[in-house]
Amino acid sequence: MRSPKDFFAPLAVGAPEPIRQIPALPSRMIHFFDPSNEKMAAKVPQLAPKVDVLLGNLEDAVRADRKEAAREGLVAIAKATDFGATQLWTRVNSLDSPWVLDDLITLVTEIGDKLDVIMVPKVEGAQDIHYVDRLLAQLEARAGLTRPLLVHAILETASGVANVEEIAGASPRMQGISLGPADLAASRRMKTTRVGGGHPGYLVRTDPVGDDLTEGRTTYQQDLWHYTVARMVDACAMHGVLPYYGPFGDIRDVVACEDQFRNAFLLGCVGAWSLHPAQIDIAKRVFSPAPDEVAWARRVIAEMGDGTGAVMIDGKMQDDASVKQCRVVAELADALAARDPELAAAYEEAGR
Ligand SMILES: CC(=O)SCCNC(=O)CCNC(=O)[C@H](O)C(C)(C)COP(=O)(O)OP(=O)(O)OC[C@H]1O[C@@H](n2cnc3c(N)ncnc32)[C@H](O)[C@@H]1OP(=O)(O)O
Ligand SMILES: O=CC(=O)O
Ligand SMILES: [Mg+2]
Repeated sequence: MRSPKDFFAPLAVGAPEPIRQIPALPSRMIHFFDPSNEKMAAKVPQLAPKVDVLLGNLEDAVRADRKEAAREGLVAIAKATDFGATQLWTRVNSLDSPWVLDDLITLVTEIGDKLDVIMVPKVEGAQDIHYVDRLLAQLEARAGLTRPLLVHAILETASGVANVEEIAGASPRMQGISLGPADLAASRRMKTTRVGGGHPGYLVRTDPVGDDLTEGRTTYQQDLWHYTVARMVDACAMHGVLPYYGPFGDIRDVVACEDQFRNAFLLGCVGAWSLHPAQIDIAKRVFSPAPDEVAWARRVIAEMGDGTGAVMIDGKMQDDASVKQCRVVAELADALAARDPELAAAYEEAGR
């Protein structure tokens, strides 16, 4: 085992120096597209300025007989497109699949300078990240890359959840973790058949009134993903990497999608996946703090001076802890406003 002192040393001679801090770039929506699907691929240039992250997906949802076409399609798109400030990510096939080795060799060699993050599915423990870490270092060295590729793990196996803290801290390349509710449900043998979201059968019910067990008892649907998202957020925060909600498969149900995304945002996630163009604006809206919240946060920060002590603002007590929360909101708003002039104007207006 390497010494902890070597954590930030390159894993191959000639590989770029690992980074020490994950950049807090906007990543409100990670927009998935299948590079082997001509219609989707044709939309990439027009989608690029509208999303924070474009992700060329090579794994699930790409048919087995289209895997090579998807890989080649992503190489062609990456070479032909100027993505501006939008990040380009990929999701490679799982580590036990017959495609992943060629995915990694081809993508790092051909478009390693264009790619920002490699999403690794079905991660079970730190050993999976260590494998990818070393291989990427070797490939980066061979390709002469000067900037290290970052790694994003999908939390979608029961053992991945059990090991989420060690996964988050497995490498300086770890950029973030996404919840993968579909595979996770299967791995846990949950009795659902959906891609994320809730289930009407997962509920709590008010107590009976008198002897009647059926009438007048309100039920409340519960969030199947609360425990996992909260655990993932803690693991990520502990290791300085970013947490994300993953896919919401009911594309038509834009209302429940927004609810699921907002729950994740409030619990600490910075973004979610968009599987269809209809989900892009939902993620943008939800993962950008609301202008009135930003105005409030900035006001608390201003009134709290050096950030210590207690003051009353509009009847509410503020102190060292609440000003820290306000800084989280204000810093996120500043980072997003720097990229999004419309949002900057909305924040400015709300502060008047
Ligand atoms: C559990 C997991 O692993 S989730 C992650 C893996 N899954 C994915 O990546 C799914 C990605 N999305 C998709 O495959 C598709 O959006 C589907 C299958 C869900 C729906 O596709 P369609 O039935 O074609 O949707 P729809 O007819 O509404 O599409 C409208 C247009 O948007 C395009 N479009 C749909 N999804 C996308 C996308 N993700 N990116 C770009 N364009 C898209 C369609 O090609 C279509 O184009 P057209 O107007 O030129 O015909
Ligand atoms: O890959 C995502 C999932 O939900 O499974
Ligand atoms: Mg999955």
